[in-house]
Amino acid sequence: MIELRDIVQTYKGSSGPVEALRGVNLEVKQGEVYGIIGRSGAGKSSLVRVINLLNRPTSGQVFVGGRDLTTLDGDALRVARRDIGIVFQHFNLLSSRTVFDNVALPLEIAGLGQSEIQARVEPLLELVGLSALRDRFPAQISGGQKQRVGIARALANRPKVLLSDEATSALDPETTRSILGLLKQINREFGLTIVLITHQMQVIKQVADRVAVIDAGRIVESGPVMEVFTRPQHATTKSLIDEIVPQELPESVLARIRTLMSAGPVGGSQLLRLAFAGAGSDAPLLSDVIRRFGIDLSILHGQIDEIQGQPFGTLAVFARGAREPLQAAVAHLRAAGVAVQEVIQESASAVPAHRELADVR
Ligand SMILES: Nc1ncnc2c1ncn2[C@@H]1O[C@H](COP(=O)(O)OP(=O)(O)OP(=O)(O)O)[C@@H](O)[C@H]1O
Repeated sequence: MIELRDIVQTYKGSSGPVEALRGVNLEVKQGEVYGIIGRSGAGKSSLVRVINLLNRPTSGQVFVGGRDLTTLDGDALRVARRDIGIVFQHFNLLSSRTVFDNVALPLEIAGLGQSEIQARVEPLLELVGLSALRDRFPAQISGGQKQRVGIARALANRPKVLLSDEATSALDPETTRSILGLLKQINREFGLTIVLITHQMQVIKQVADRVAVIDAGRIVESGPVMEVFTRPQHATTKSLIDEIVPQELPESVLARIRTLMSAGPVGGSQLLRLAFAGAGSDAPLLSDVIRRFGIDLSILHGQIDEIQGQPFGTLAVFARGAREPLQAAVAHLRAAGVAVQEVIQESASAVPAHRELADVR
């Protein structure tokens, strides 16, 4: 549905050219929710503005629905842009217009008659849950309600693609959840392709099917959300995931490892970091390996979260037993789809420093 080919965006900065996008290639499929995440200054806004050609890229091509937008200008570009709705962080509502009239605005611009506008706007207000507030002005509604107006307005021209540029960044966590729930509902009900730009992994976690991580103007990692969350490769991805599933072991846990180690070696002992993903994490895997291989497992630390209804999480486990059954247990866990990282502990003094443990994946 969307394809970006070799997009370069260079701005004229006060102290020389600024390369905001350095050769971005991206493909968003019809009907998916595609998240683009990055830190401040990574190039997210530049990227989203390129998709609807609010910014013309310095070089590269932008295909939306099979058409290269960079070949269009004037009226042809304006008409093509109607296929691309956009929702902004600060809502961008007109304060002098009511909720109804804000949603109606793009339809007025497109030249629709009053009765047609009425017929389009009312179901949209119903969809976003604002029918009762149709005559209020932006100053008389909450931030979450303003964003609902923004979403209804973005859908008014029945776009094929919806871009969300940090749409929830100005909202509290609960309102964020409800707005993301609404976007997901729209995606499911209408099969609308959604591209979400965000700096929050929570947003990606809750609604995206696939994710691309942007860093210094380049896509450094991309893939299905579950895959990227469980096997992040790039340092930026790791640190962004760290915000929702902390990777560091607390000092109290490290102290417990030292105590366990000082009890003296019984065969082999290992600190394992297990990353679970998907339906398999419901299975009684740990009790199964304990029974099957006759080893001891102590859960030291863990966090199980959920990505789109699927369990996802990590456990730090201290494993003790004879060396061979331990290795067999690790192999068994891996065969069951658990990503296992091992840190072999020879003695208490070998307990790695805090940060090193955090990097174990
Ligand atoms: N009009 C401009 N002129 C010059 N430099 C710009 C311009 N717009 C953006 N930049 C620079 O391009 C780089 C990418 O900016 P961009 O706004 O795309 O990043 P971002 O990821 O959206 O950041 P944020 O989350 O802080 O909005 C930054 O270094 C920024 O300073």
